[in-house]
Amino acid sequence: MSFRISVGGAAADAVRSALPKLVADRIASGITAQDGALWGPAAEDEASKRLGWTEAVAVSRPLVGEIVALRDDLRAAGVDHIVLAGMGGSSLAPEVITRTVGAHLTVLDSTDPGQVRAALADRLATSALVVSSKSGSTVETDSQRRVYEQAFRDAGIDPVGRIIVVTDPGSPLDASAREAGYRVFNAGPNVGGRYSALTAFGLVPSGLAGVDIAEILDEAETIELSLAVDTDENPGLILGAAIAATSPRRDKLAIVADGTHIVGFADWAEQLIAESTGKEGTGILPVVLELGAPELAAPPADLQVVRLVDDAGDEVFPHGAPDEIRVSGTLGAQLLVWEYATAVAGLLLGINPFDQPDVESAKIAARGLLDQRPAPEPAAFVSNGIEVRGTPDVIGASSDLASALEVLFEELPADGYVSIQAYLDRVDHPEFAKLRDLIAARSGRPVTFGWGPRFLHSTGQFHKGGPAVGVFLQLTARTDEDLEIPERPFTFGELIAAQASGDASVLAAHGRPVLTLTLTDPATQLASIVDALG
Ligand SMILES: O=P(O)(O)OC[C@H]1O[C@H](O)[C@H](O)[C@@H](O)[C@@H]1O
Repeated sequence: MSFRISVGGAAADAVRSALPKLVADRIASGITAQDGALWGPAAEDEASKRLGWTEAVAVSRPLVGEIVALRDDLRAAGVDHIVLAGMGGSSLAPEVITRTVGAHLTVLDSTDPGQVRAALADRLATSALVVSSKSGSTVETDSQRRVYEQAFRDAGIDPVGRIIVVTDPGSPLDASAREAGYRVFNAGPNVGGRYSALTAFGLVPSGLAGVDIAEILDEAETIELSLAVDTDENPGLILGAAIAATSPRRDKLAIVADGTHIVGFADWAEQLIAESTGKEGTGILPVVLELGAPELAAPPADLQVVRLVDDAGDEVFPHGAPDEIRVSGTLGAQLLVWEYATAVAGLLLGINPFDQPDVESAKIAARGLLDQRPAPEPAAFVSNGIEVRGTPDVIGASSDLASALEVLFEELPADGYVSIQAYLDRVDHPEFAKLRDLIAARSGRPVTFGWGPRFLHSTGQFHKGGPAVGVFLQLTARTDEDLEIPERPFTFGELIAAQASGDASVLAAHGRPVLTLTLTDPATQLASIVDALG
């Protein structure tokens, strides 16, 4: 079986209550027929243009041969390393696909100068860069492309043979890439970024990195029919109801890898669910957890747990099932089932799951800072070399790092969450992720951890558009070694700093508590933060 699901407890009640109407209203066949009216009149225009993912398997088939041929050409030219420049929906699917099969792909979804510099220094002479952007105007991706073009030229390598572009037809990148002579793959504009896993966006980088992409499409194809039919066995309807129809609603969804062969699926699902549902003051907050996370020992009442297991069994409502959702299956099937389930969840929540109205606000704030270059706001205080800033509610009452953290957690409402946002080099400093479990144990509430600016294209929409119950801990770094962005008036260091403070200002404008810790030596200062947590 390519996909299995079992549900117990509140999720089982949710499925029993919501499923009959979803079947009677022919939601599954409606989604498959790309009926944009399903989400109501306000969403109809956008939804009608964003349902192309339901036919992605068939549309993408002809790409397989082209991608394999290009891979062979690149290998023949000595290329043995694929780097992907792309954000959010344009990088998370290739990341999970390549990690799952063990193919090597460097995912450069960062503007951290150290991380970009390290990628450039890694086998440049035998690297090819895939530049993936639907809109063709994402500043991170554009900056990464510029710096690679320059590096190739400086190394005497013609970028034309080493840069491959994936973009929507007619985007600014489509035009400039064709003019530059790059190999361009277009994907259908009727698929939004976060639903693009089975289009050129998921397939080109993965296929070039060596994945058998025909197999991923085969896996998805085996579940297509089950997803399209209006029956009470439809896994997309069951999963959508299980995550969105609990009563009272469990609006936080812990996603835990617990025996699955799929590596990193939760990060992909996080952006799909958070950006699709977190708007108009509602939404489902994905919380990516590892086994052993404090939240799993005694899940809070508003946290629904879904486990990605090896085999979820062949009964949807197994007798005596724990109060959880369990899913198993092939990667291709999982990708398509979760896309359907998210569209169904959007319907149950009464929102448009195809727009991202609050992502733009952080981009505008960052752009404003880069244009105006205001003098940096002085730190409220410095603790062990860590500069501490924050919203007045957090900073006004604190005098040291420990009290600032304490005040931040005191601001947590009973149904709140903590968001840790680490604008750091995630390759060099993966150890910062351990703060998640520590803060979950300390705060007693669900905690999300995101690397900046990557999370801005994932949970960033939820932070601003979802329920206003988050408190935010930003970690930034002061860099000594910056990196120019060719023909841009700002550097990578200035860009990442503007992205962090731009997002902080938007969160503050939404009335959310923000604590920003600027590290001058990340390698040693993590210990000070851990100490301050007590
Ligand atoms: O593919 P791009 O146009 O560069 O967009 C990359 C990402 O940007 C924004 O954050 C969107 O909200 C995401 O859905 C998208 O995946």
